[in-house]
Amino acid sequence: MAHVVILGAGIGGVAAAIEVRDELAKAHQVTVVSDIPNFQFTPSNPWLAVNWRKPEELKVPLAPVFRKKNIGFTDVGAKTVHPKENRVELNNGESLSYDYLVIATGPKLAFGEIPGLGPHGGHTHSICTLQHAEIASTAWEEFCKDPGPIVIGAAPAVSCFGPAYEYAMIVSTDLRRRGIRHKVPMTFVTAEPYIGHLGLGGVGDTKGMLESAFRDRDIKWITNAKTTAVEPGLLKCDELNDDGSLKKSHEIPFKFGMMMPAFTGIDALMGVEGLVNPRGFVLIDKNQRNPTYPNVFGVGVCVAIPPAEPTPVATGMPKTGYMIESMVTATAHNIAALINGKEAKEEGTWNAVCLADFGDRGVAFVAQPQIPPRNVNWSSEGRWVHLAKIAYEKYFLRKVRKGQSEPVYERYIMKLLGIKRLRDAL
Ligand SMILES: Cc1cc2nc3c(=O)[nH]c(=O)nc-3n(C[C@H](O)[C@H](O)[C@H](O)COP(=O)(O)OP(=O)(O)OC[C@H]3O[C@@H](n4cnc5c(N)ncnc54)[C@H](O)[C@@H]3O)c2cc1C
Repeated sequence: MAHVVILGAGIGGVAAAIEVRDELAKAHQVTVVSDIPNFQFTPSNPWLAVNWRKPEELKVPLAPVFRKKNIGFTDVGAKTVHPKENRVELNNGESLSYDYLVIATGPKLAFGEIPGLGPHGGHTHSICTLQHAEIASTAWEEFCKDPGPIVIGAAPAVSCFGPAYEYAMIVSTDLRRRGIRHKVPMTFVTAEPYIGHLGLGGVGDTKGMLESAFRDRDIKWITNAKTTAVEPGLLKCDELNDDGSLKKSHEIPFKFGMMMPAFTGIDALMGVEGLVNPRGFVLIDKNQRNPTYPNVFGVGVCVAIPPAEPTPVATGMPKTGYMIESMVTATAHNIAALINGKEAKEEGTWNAVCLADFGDRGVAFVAQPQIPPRNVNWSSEGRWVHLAKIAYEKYFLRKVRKGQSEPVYERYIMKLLGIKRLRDAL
């Protein structure tokens, strides 16, 4: 009998637990270790931060879901991973031994890399976790009573740019609906070399589309921006030239700010030799396995992926839903194969597929593969993206509540995008 332990219960971890369980015979044991009792649907955080959602709508208590599926569950959290001993040390002092470990712990948010960044002791908000978005939502109501300038964007070494764009557009839409958009100068400050780069070298015409969306919404921007410090009501950044030299230093006053931070791996992984890179991201091969410890797999934001291309200010490559889903399916099949005495041959499809919501419309893009030149390089804009994103949220949360292993992107979103691409081509 084998014991598979899944670390983390976010988009990757919950899907991995259910898919691994469905792949294995009953005699094998599956246990999930999280540090919180709920699944939280991160992609809806930008809506929560402007009070278009309530926190309870985006959470699913996991104990009953996993009980029904015969999956063990603890929310005490992992303190350290000991891959040489096939053991996870938990925060309560106990240890869990495993035959196979799937690491799906997402990111640690590296606010500390820039003085004054972030919601804990800093001066900018965050939408990266449900709790941060909840704090931002309270501050948002206060801000709207007495509005002023807004700064939104992405710090150096960020890999997750999509939510910064979404949040800027959603904030603009919300302000318009409240009739106070004219009182709010907005600036988007990003490490990307151009608007729409997204850590991917752009996809199709994301540059043109997102610049045009910013122009339509009167949002100014600064690219190649190295944010250096945030003081109360003031963001400091150096704008670089393409050769990396200083173009201009800016001091941007703001009354409400949200900056995406860089990510690292979580503390429980940091410094574990052979398992992670210097920033704590899990090293994996094409089959999602760690080369030093081949019974350890990594899925989701916690895995190490090189940047798409060098940029004047460091940027990372995003890891989004479709890619995570395909990493999970490959991992589940490979673990089942190994347990059944076969080879682990399955590979994830590292493609970027994204629905970026603007609150009323949105931009969708498909990059296959992630690094250019690509076989598919497609982007499209319209109201249908906003509706597709709502459907994705409802469908994903329902899938988690029911403990289903159905891959949402593979079954639905890729088909929807396929139809749209065909229509665009006609
Ligand atoms: C605001 C935002 C919006 C996004 N929107 C989209 C989108 O619309 N579409 C898209 O495709 N992608 C989106 N992404 C990117 C990506 O899909 C998400 O970040 C996704 O949540 C990543 O899934 P994950 O499982 O890798 O990590 P997470 O969902 O972050 O899950 C990690 C889990 O590990 C747990 N954990 C952490 N430390 C420990 C520990 N020590 N012990 C045990 N458990 C631990 C955490 O509590 C968490 O539950 C978005 C990202 C952000 C930040």
